Amino acid sequence: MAQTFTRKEIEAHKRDDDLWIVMHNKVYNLTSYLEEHPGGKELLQQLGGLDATEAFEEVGHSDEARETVEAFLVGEISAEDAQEDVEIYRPNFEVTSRITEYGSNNKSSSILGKATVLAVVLGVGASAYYGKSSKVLSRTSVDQLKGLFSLQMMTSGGFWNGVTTATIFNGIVAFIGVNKFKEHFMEVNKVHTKFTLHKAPTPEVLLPKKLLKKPILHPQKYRKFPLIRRDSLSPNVYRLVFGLPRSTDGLGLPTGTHVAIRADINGKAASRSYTPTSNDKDLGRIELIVKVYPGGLISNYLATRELGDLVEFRGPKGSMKYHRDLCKNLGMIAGGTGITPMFQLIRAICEDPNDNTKVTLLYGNQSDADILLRHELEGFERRFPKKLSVWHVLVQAPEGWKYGTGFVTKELIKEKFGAPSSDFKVHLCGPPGMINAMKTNLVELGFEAPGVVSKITDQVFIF
Ligand SMILES: Cc1cc2nc3c(=O)[nH]c(=O)nc-3n(C[C@H](O)[C@H](O)[C@H](O)COP(=O)(O)OP(=O)(O)OC[C@H]3O[C@@H](n4cnc5c(N)ncnc54)[C@H](O)[C@@H]3O)c2cc1C
Ligand code: HEM
Repeated sequence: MAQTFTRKEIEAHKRDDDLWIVMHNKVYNLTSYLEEHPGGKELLQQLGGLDATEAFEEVGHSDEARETVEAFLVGEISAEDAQEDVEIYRPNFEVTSRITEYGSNNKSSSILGKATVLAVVLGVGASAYYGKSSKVLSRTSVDQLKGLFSLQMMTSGGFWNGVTTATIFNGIVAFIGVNKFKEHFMEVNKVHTKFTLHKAPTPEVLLPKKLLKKPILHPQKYRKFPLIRRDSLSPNVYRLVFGLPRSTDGLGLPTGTHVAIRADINGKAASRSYTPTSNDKDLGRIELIVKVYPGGLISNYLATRELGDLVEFRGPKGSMKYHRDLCKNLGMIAGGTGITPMFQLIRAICEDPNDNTKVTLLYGNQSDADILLRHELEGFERRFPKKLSVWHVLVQAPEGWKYGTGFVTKELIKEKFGAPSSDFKVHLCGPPGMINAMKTNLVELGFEAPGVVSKITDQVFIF
């Protein structure tokens, strides 16, 4: 029988050399895991002696992380102190079989098979109707069809006349239609098997929403997708496009959420977050803008992938699931690649005619060459001046620079965002040093301090 503890007893274990936490009414001793935790030791330190269930779940840990947890189990919370377990929404997209079938035509054949059966069934159904109502059609056209297929023998009977004629007619239509689709599916497979540098990615097919397949990513399980295109945008920035199994697959990433990418590097697993610049309207692909850091593990791994190499993704991750009523004014502070989650939101806001959120973006970089998605941001600002205003800040500004220089300061935030109010939220994403400085600035200006793990309801949300 597992040892039980009261919450009071757990509270005593909050030192670095003796750190326990509670999750789902179970007690874990994380002392030996502090330095190893991929999310950093600070978060665990802040939760030492406390219940970390919600924080752990908000992060969206992988299945591997959940398995690792069990290695640190020391007991359970006593019955009188046990809490009702936190309800967790975990979408379960069971689509793995499709993903393993890259380059195989089996899937298309099976779809073609199904389509043919469907066409025949529809044909017979329609014919039954037609058989009854053939009188409605002009006698001449029916006769012409009969003549055309030499069906004199078969067509000598009311209902069956119609059934036979229309089945053949529908069969021909279905055959042509199915072969058109066949071309399309073959094209998709071709894209996944034959990788040509800078070749256009998976062809896009816009289908009615109800025909779109379930999202292809899984929130806990990593799934592999091939690199199908790589563009070098500047010496250390790449646009990478990964192909989904079919051109009709949607990523299923709610606006505001991101993916995790994992790789085994020198025998150790590492994972990092990335916010695709593509969204659910861009079917069949995942597009990332990745900045390569000197010595950076995953960014260098990504930049050195060859076309066709498989990379592991999971998602959606993160508690920001944007909706247009989130707030009236959104202040964004981004540093470097921290622009990607902001860009995802900006794009969604600008492309939604019913979203009137006003976004003020403060975007910090070293030099103007480091500004990511500049062209796209300027385009949105020009087309939607009421929705978006961007203020760049550069450490090394070029001659004649019309925006700010140095760092994003408290004074600049005050000038651009104004006083905090209940309909004003702030989103932050950037290097840890910048985030910490911004947290301090915002709190000093009267904004609410962000929690250990950000929630969508927070006034200051950190990606
Ligand atoms: C929500 C979210 C979305 C993001 N979206 C994107 C995106 O779309 N595109 C993108 O490019 N990035 C994005 N990022 C950043 C991304 O997750 C990674 O942090 C980034 O790619 C760097 O990872 P890395 O493994 O290459 O570097 P790391 O190995 O984590 O290193 C980062 C930097 O620290 C330095 N460093 C590493 N170890 C040490 C050490 N021991 N001492 C001193 N310095 C060290 C490295 O040289 C490097 O410069 C996002 C981050 C978040 C949180
Ligand atoms: C025994 C407890 C824990 C284990 C074994 C664990 C394990 C892991 C692992 C393996 C990762 C890498 C990403 C993944 O695979 O999900 C990770 C990331 C992370 N963890 Fe934990 N974790 C634990 C507890 C917590 C708690 C209590 C928090 C509270 C906030 C936390 C916050 C994070 C964060 C913020 C990340 C980085 C998220 C990312 O960008 O992927 N972890 N953790």
